[in-house]
Amino acid sequence: MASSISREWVGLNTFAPATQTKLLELLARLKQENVNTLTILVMGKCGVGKSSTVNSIIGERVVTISAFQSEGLRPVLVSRTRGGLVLNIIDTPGLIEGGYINDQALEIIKHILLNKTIDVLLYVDRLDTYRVDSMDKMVVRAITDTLGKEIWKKALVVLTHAQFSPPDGLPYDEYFSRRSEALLKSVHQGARLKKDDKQDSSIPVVLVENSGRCNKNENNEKVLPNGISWIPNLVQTITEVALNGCKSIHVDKKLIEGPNPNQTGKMLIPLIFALQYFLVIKPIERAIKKDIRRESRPSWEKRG
Ligand SMILES: Nc1nc2c(ncn2[C@@H]2O[C@H](COP(=O)(O)OP(=O)(O)OP(=O)(O)O)[C@@H](O)[C@H]2O)c(=O)[nH]1
Repeated sequence: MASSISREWVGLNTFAPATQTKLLELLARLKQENVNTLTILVMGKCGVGKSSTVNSIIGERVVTISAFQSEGLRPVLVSRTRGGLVLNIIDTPGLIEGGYINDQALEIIKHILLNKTIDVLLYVDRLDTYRVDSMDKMVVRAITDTLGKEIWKKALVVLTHAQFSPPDGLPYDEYFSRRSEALLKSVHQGARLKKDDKQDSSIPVVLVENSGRCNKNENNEKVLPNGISWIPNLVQTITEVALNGCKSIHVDKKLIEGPNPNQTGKMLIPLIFALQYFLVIKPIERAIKKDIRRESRPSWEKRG
């Protein structure tokens, strides 16, 4: 993985002063709650704006972005320090390739995440996509199979391309809520969350506009069509998820490999032998003994 030693988070100084103030307050809140390291994992389909979102949060162009299919499968770890807090962001390659889950990318991601603790998952998709389809569920399932269902208690959905005009004259907030609802439904289905899981993990949805042409308010902060200053809003939601009381996800071998099928097989061997003994060998033995007893009787006795 391309990684960098934790550097001072200077990119924060590039934000509008009002945004900086809000971000520093949020960092202070995390520190107050004894959070010294915050590790954010960024996942989603290809080309949805994962790397751009990482760059937007850091305030530097730390990850290469491309309008076309990305060439590498490398996850990238970006690490920055500010006010005694280390912020790690792990950007991952897109999980769908030609309509299928990219198993190679998934294996590389698993390898990279081993022994790391994920505090927050950003599940990235686009606001300006009207439909959810089976691919959405496939990606969510792949994430769930890799990191376990509990990861969704530490997740938020990020919708990029948020400076977008909804079709058919739909009001922005109504379109946003419909898109969120549809996507969350497919997350719940893909992750096979049960009713209780759903109540425990109401996944927040946050809007992001990574374009350099994002509108700004009178304080020079980047704002969405609904007037929300999105960078502090995103970091605030990340902070809330980090502090939501649910356990961060420690990625160990057991978690990513799942139950060892060979081990399960080994445990079944004595049971199979026992069943074979009582259901097959014993009845055969009994039948043979019976035959022998019958054969050893005199022929006049057998006829009778
Ligand atoms: N207008 C607009 N364009 C965006 C936004 N986010 C990303 N893009 C563009 O979408 C394209 C893909 O962005 P990336 O950040 O590389 O997407 P990705 O999900 O990291 O892509 P992969 O690594 O290939 O999976 C680039 O051309 C970005 O400039 C956004 O919020 N608004």
